[in-house]
Amino acid sequence: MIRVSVVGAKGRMGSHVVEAVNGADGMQLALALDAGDDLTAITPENTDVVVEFTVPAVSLTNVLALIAQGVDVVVGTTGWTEEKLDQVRGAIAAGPRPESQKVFIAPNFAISAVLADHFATQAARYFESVEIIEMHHPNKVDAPSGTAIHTAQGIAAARRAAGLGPVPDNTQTDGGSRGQVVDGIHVHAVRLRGLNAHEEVLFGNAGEQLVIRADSFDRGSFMPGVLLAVRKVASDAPAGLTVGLDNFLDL
Ligand SMILES: NC(=O)c1ccc[n+]([C@@H]2O[C@H](COP(=O)([O-])OP(=O)(O)OC[C@H]3O[C@@H](n4cnc5c(N)ncnc54)[C@H](O)[C@@H]3O)[C@@H](O)[C@H]2O)c1
Ligand SMILES: O=C(O)C1=N[C@H](C(=O)O)CCC1
Repeated sequence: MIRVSVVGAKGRMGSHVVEAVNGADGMQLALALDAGDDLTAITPENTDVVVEFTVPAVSLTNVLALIAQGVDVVVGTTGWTEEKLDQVRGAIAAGPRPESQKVFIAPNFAISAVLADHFATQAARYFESVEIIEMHHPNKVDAPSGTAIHTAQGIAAARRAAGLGPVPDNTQTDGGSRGQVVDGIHVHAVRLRGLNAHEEVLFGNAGEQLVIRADSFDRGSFMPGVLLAVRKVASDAPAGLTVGLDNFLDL
């Protein structure tokens, strides 16, 4: 039985995780904590894996505390930068279980989004132009989405490896309409009532276009990925920091 504690348990995602863990074979809910609760209640004696879905402003602090407490963590919260990831690596090395500690972070747990990201990285070297449009519910606090940042970084790395230069763009005036540039890729964020989580990657060459699109219509779409990550972290996931559900999908 994998004992799972949830941090951010009252949130939109955390409450779905509590429900998913309660309904999952081979898992039992240990602690369900939210803002104001004492994180030190989570220990290796009561928890095998913690699932953390909070807010970008607090997630790093929570993860560092959980590493210091010696428990493995699956993180869905966004807002990760290379600097923050380095702090996690450093905390694992300095923590109580440097050889066996596992921290897994996924920008997106939906299979459609993970595959779209993977296909976009594969397509990237064949196209001169590329832009990303991410579309989410208006309660989302961060823009652009963690998924779009991850997709942009993957595309940018693939373009660099293929020796492609910057995307063509002769914009002379821009009041913000061209979006945020992430690693050389323009990312546009839409916030619209009725939406949940959606991403389009637009690739262009002279006379042709490829659109790769993923839609999460419901937060239930993230739960199979969360449960897969919990099972992998509780079994054969590598020690250390792993980023991205693609690592567990045999792609
Ligand atoms: N990886 C994915 O597949 C995926 C999917 C959806 C959302 N997200 C991300 O997950 C995060 C949470 O999204 P949400 O829609 O559930 O947000 P939310 O605002 O509904 O929930 C956040 C919860 O965290 C709690 N919280 C805040 N500070 C805390 C603290 N210090 N300790 C414990 N709990 C604390 C809040 O009280 C709230 O209940 C966001 O970063 C979002 O982008 C990721
Ligand atoms: O609803 C959110 O917030 C989501 N956040 C993640 C992101 O920023 O990429 C994943 C999709 C849903």
